Amino acid sequence: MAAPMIRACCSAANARPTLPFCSPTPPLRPSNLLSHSGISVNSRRSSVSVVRRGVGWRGVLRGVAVSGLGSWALSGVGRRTVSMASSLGKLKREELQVYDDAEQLNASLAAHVADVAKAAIEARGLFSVVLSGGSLIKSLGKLCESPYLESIDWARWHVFWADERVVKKDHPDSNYKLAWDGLLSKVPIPPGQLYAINDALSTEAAAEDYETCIKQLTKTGVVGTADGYPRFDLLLLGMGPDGHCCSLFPHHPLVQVKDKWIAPITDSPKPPPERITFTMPVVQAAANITFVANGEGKAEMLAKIFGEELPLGDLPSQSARPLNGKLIWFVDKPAASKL
Ligand SMILES: O=C1O[C@H](COP(=O)(O)O)[C@@H](O)[C@H](O)[C@H]1O
Repeated sequence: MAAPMIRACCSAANARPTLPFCSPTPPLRPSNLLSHSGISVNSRRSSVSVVRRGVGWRGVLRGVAVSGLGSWALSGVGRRTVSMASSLGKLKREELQVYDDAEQLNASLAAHVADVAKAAIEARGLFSVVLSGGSLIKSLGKLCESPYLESIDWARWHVFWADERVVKKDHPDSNYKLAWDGLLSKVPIPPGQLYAINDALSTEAAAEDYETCIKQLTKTGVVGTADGYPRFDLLLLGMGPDGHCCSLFPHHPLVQVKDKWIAPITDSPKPPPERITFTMPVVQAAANITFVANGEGKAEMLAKIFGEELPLGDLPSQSARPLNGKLIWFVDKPAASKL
């Protein structure tokens, strides 16, 4: 389905915009979508068996990765987080799940996302989830299939973007379009709960506008807060072969920014150059961060990320972890081949 037309979004100049912000007009829905009936997610059994089929680093996570999820998924809600840690220590191998192939990885990822969503909805009545662009969206494809299509409480999802290219929403480079085509057009999330950027603005203004939008949503409780930053229930991140995540690139000064939630970037090393991105403290304030990395092209970088801790800024994907929450890396065997 084509991306829907977008109505005008709030702008930073309009200090008190009406909710919802930055969201598309109601798109046409596929007629075969099952309406959600409030059935609780029943993914625990399937997710555990899927994890068992995965390689699981040193077997640590086999069969246990998902079972305790409800208790930790929102473990830090309302608690203090530090604004940006200077030293985080080495990433732990138990934060890594290795799967034989994409099929198994995607199955386990869908179960994981469904469980985090369920825990968030039980705790807060809604689920704030943040998407990235790139290969991640394809990996989330099983969420549009049975049993998740029917069992997930999609009406309670609120969807954001960790980074976005400043292009029109129907442009092939748009992360919104990628997510719409691959996931969002196939599930019944209310259109007013998809918080896309205002693509009519300049890069600078779009970043400000998105920050204003999120600030307003922290006031209404759609997004939590922690120590002056928004605290999303789940960030779903990809990693570029250069180690970037969101649009935070290695050695770029933007990685050090602390006084903004959303930052503009006009010289992205990866095209297109004009983007907006979550800043690192916002990433680190999340309750859950789930990375997905597939393929041999990510192998060298993954080995670095799970190697010695590097200074903040050298490898954003290494620093992108919750200071008070849960990190999991879902990777396939080729990506893990140099670990
Ligand atoms: O440019 C971007 O790239 C990263 C990584 O993409 P991948 O295709 O290598 O997985 C993505 O996470 C980010 O959102 C996107 O803007």
